[in-house]
Amino acid sequence: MSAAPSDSDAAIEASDLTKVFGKQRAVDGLTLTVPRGAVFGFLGPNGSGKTTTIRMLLGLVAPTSGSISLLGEPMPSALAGVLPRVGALVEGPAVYPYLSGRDNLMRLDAADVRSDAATRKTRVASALDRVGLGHAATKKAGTYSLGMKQRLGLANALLRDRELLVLDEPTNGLDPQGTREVRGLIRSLAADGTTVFVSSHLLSEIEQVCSHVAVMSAGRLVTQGRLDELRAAGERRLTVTTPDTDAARGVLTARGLAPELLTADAPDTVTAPLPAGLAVEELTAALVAAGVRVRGIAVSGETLEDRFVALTGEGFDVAG
Ligand SMILES: Nc1ncnc2c1ncn2[C@@H]1O[C@H](COP(=O)(O)OP(=O)(O)OP(=O)(O)O)[C@@H](O)[C@H]1O
Repeated sequence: MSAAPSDSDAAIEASDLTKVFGKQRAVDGLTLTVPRGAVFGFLGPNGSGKTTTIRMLLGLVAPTSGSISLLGEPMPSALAGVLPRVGALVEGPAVYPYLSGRDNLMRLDAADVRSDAATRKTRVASALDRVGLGHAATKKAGTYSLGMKQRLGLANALLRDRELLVLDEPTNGLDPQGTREVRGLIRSLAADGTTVFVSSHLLSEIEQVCSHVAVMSAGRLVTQGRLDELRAAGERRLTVTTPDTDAARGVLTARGLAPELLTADAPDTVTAPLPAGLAVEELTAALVAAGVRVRGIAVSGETLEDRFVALTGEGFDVAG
């Protein structure tokens, strides 16, 4: 369905991208690689620079410095050739309130010189169905809820097959059901081979749908990579419940762990970060062999949220 991919494996590459507004560095030295075929979550608290980044990627605002390549082509010089291959939803679409949702899309599609007028009607109908707006196709867009307008914007991005979709907070204004539907839509687009770059301040959204993630904080990138790798990189902790805390600490220390100080509220537990490569069953056997009466032993993983909060110093909303 898509045009032949160019040589580059990356759908988006940004290098040392910076945008300064007055004295503020809205985006500061961002280097980012979005592999083709990824569902790439661009995560960060409000004001961390996500929208400014997306606007630069799409050629809507010029970077102060740095370079961008989109689908293997340098931006902004190749903008005109690349943009038709990219669908975008940025900051909610402008709609004509007195036209129906369907007529809005007909009009937007007609404004696209590359679109095929002969297939317009069917493409518009299928895009509306795809975002769950089929039933409201003939209603005036001015009467749409924020969530419906958001879906109309998504439908606009789906009027043609795209190699890359860039969605800025696509679930803004959607209720939980709408949010689930957008997640499903993103998954089905990805299954068709479309690269999806989606920003969000909601970790839960990113976590459920993305293969890769980048985290912004105050204009700077704090981490990026495969979601499963970031998850695996989280610290694991061992907790041993025993009346023989001193002996347990001795055994763990001898195995290279660094048990933490006993706390008054949990006098029977010994906790320690669990280094990679240390098997819990061996530690358990060593504890038992040393005569430690083990009542319980547990390993807990750091959640992604713990990790991202540690990286950004800010909390994320975890619920939709
Ligand atoms: N046109 C502009 N002029 C001046 N400052 C701007 C402009 N656009 C963005 N900023 C500032 O740059 C910073 C980053 O904003 P940006 O909108 O990119 O963040 P964001 O992560 O997308 O947040 P949000 O989700 O709230 O939109 C903010 O402090 C914002 O006030």
